[in-house]
Amino acid sequence: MRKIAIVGTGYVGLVTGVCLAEIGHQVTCIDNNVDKIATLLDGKSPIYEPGLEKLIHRNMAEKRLEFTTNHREAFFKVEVIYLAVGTPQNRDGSANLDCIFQAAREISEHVSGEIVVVVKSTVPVGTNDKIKQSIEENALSPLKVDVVSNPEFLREGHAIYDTFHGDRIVIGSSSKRAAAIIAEINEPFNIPIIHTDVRSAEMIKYASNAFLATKISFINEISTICEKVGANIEDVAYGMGQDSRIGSQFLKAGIGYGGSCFPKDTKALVQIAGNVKHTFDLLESVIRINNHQQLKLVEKALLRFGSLKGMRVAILGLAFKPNTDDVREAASIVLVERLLEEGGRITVYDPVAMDNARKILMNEVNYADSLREALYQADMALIVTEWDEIKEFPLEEFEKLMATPIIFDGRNCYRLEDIEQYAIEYHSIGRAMIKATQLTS
Ligand SMILES: NC(=O)c1ccc[n+]([C@@H]2O[C@H](COP(=O)([O-])OP(=O)(O)OC[C@H]3O[C@@H](n4cnc5c(N)ncnc54)[C@H](O)[C@@H]3O)[C@@H](O)[C@H]2O)c1
Ligand SMILES: O=c1ccn([C@@H]2O[C@H](COP(=O)(O)OP(=O)(O)O[C@H]3O[C@H](CO)[C@@H](O)[C@H](O)[C@H]3O)[C@@H](O)[C@H]2O)c(=O)[nH]1
Repeated sequence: MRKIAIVGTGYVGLVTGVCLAEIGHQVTCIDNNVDKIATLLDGKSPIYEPGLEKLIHRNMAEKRLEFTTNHREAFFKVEVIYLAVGTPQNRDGSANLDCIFQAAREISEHVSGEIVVVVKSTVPVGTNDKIKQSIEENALSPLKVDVVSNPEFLREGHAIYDTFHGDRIVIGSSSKRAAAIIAEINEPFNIPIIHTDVRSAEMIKYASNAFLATKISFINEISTICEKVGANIEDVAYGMGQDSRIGSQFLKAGIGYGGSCFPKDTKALVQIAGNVKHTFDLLESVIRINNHQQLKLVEKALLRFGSLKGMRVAILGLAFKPNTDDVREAASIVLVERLLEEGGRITVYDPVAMDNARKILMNEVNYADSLREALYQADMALIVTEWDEIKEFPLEEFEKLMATPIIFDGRNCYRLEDIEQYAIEYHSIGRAMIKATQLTS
C-alpha cells in the first residue's frame, strides 16, 4: 500500500484515484474546483461514467479515498503525487501547460524531502523534464524529485474497464527506483508494463492518439468514395478489419472524431513536429478531413433541400460519443452552429449530456425531454450520437411523429434492410440512400 495524492479530479484524476484506492492504496484527490470536491464529498460523481459512483462510495466508506481542496493537506506525508490536470489547447493548437506548472509550484511550496511525481496528463515531449526542473528550482525546502511519465489511455464511457483491462501501462523514467515504485503501485492491475525513457513515453501517448485519429479519417474518406461508387462502408470496414494486420477497431465511419483528446492532441502533435521543423503533412490532412466530416450531415441536408431556412431539425444525441455526458469538441456543437447559420429551427435531445450542452448552446435551440418530443413535427432528424436509446428506438415512431420522416444518420445506427420496411427517407454515411417510395416531399 502506498500513500498517494492525485492533483486534478477531472476524468483522468478521478478515475485513476478511485481505481488506485480500489486496489488497496491510500489516495487523496485534490482539486481547486470547490464545487467538484463538494459534490464528491457528498458521495456523488461530478461526471457521468458507468460504474464510477459505486467505486467512489465503496472506497470512501472503506477510508481509502479522500477528497480535498487543500494542497498542504493532500501532500502531507505522501510518497507519490500524480498530476492529472487539464492540458487544453491554445489558440494555435499547442498544449496549454499553465495548470501543469501551477501544480508543479504547489508541490514546490508544500513538499520537502523526496517525492515521485507521476505525470498522467498528456504533455508535449520534453515537458516532464521541465516539470522536474520547475519543482526543484522553486522548492521552499530541500527536495529531491523523480518524475515519471505515465500516460493515460482510458476511453470515456469505458474508463473503469480500461483501467482494469488496459492493453499496456507505459512507465517512462530516468530513475530506476521511481520506475520500480510506479510499477509496484500498478502491479495489482496485472497489465503488461512497458518501460521507456521519459521522452518516448510522452511520444507514445501522442502517437497513439494520432494513429487512431488517422484510422478514423481514413475510413471516413473511404466512406465518401463508397457513396460515390456504390459500395457499402460497413461491409468494406468489416472486410478490411478481418485482416489482423489492420484490425477491426476504429474503422467505424461516421461524422468524425470529437472529445477532449483526439482534436487537441492531433493539433498539439502538429505543433510538436513544427517546433523541430518537421511538417506533419499526414496528420494535418487527418485534421482537415475530420473538420469536414463533422459537417457532413448539414452538407447532405443542403444537397437534399437546397435551403434549410425555417426547417425544423431534430438533433438526436449531443455527447461526442455514447456513455458520456462530455460534449467537448462534439460534432453536435459544430453541426448546430452551422444549422443555425443556415436558418434551421433546432430541437436537441441527449439522454445525459443536456446540461453540459446547455452551457454552450444556451437559448439558441429548444431542449426536448425525450426522443419523441424532439421528433414531434420535425422536418428532418440528424443522428449525431449512437446511444442505445436511439439505436433501439422503433422506426415506426419516426414515421408517426415527424412531419416528414427524413433521417440523416451520422453513425449508421440502422440496417438498410430494416429501414426499407418503412416510409422513411434515410441518408447515412458511406451507404446507399434509401428513398421511401411513399414519401412525396
Ligand atoms: N478525458 C480523457 O478521457 C483523457 C484520457 C487520457 C488522457 N487525458 C489527459 O489527461 C489530462 C486531464 O484530462 P481530464 O479530461 O481529466 O481534464 P479535466 O479538465 O476534466 O480535469 C482537470 C481537473 O484539474 C483541476 N485542476 C487544474 N489545475 C489544478 C491545480 N493546480 N490543483 C488542483 N486541481 C487542478 C481542474 O479543476 C479540473 O477539475 C489531460 O492532459 C488530458 O489530455 C484525458
Ligand atoms: O471507429 C471509430 C472510433 C471512434 N470514433 C470517434 O472518435 C472519438 C473518440 O472516441 P474514443 O477513442 O472511443 O473516445 P475517447 O474517450 O476520446 O478516447 C480516446 O482519447 C483518450 C484521451 O487521450 C485516450 O486515452 C483513448 O485511448 C482514446 O481512445 C469519438 O467521437 C468517436 O465517435 C469514430 O468515429 N470511429
